Amino acid sequence: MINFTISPLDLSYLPELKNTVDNKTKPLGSLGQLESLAIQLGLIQSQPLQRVVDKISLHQPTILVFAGDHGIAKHGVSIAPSSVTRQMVLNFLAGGAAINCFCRINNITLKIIDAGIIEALTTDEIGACKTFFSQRIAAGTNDFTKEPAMTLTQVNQGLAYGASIALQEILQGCNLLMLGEMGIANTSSASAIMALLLDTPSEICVGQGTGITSDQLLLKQQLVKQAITRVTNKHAKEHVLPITKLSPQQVMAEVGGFEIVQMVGAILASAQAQTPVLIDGFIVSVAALIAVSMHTHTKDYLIFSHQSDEQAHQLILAQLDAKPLLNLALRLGEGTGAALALPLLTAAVSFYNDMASFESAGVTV
Ligand SMILES: Cc1cc2ncn([C@H]3O[C@H](COP(=O)(O)O)[C@@H](O)[C@H]3O)c2cc1C
Ligand SMILES: O=C(O)c1cccnc1
Repeated sequence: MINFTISPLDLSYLPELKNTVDNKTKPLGSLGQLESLAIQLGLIQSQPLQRVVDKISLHQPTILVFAGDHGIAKHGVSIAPSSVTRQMVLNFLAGGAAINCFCRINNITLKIIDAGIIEALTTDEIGACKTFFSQRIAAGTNDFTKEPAMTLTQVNQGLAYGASIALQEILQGCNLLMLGEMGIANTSSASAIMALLLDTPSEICVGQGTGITSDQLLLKQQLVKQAITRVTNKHAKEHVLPITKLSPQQVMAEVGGFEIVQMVGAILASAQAQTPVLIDGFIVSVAALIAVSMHTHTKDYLIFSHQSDEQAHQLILAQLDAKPLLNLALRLGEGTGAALALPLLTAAVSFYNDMASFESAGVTV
């Protein structure tokens, strides 16, 4: 089993960072959320130096898109069948998806990981592609309305896989990790995880995903509820009083997805390496919620790019006390919200590094 050690940020650098920001030639607080963003990045980058950084840096921002398939998809809870997961992976490799466009305009490195789609790519399809990684756990998860989505061994394997690729990127010089996902029906899995972790009624956690019909939404709600009942009944039987809460690992095994588990591993490994992680929409935020419930200080290293149109995302963000940077009614995933938010991080870094202070510019107010 993989263990993570995540240190809380040493807050003793905060006054100096705040002072630097406050002394820039602008009214106090006038750069709003960009100021807290600069301070968070500065605080993270000050940790290994044990002094406040002179300049904040952003090196090789990289999006890892984890792909996986879901047994629950066969019930028709998405606008698309599972085969679309694989088709979209090929689209990513060909450069034709939304995430490819947003990575190109923002100079983001994009890497695609097969965490467990139903049918592996062939060697011909992969060709000479250096940005595709096979970290398959299995050919899609089980239907979690009937049985656990995966075993605890698979959960641990997924955490290790996700951690390993994140660490690899960090060792190669990336100091901002960004996460995205692709997996038909993964909003069902994310909603079920959320319901179990937050002990919230499943109707509140289930939303429209890719834009399903009202009949499909009803079915999705029933199926997620059925899964929650299955899991809570099983757990109650296994634990005669007092009923202990399921561990995050058990929740992942019961209703998770291979791409979600690997994202949790990637988040935890980045936090352990004191590297910030830019979180995308609903599904990646659920992975963040799991990571934080495993290791609470993980939260210090997370930046939330946007609030998705998926209704339950708001609740997750509130639970994590997160203030998303954008609210564009996106509901795509793939890491698109994270890619779109990167220029705001660049802006925060540039004002922190390059803006004159009142003293240096001779401005007196
Ligand atoms: C063509 C297409 C491209 C996508 N890119 C991301 N998603 C998004 O939709 C899926 C989750 O929504 P649901 O739970 O309703 O299936 C995930 O694959 C997510 O990344 C897509 C979905 C489709 C159909
Ligand atoms: O917010 C997201 O990440 C999302 C919402 C709907 C479908 N896919 C992704």
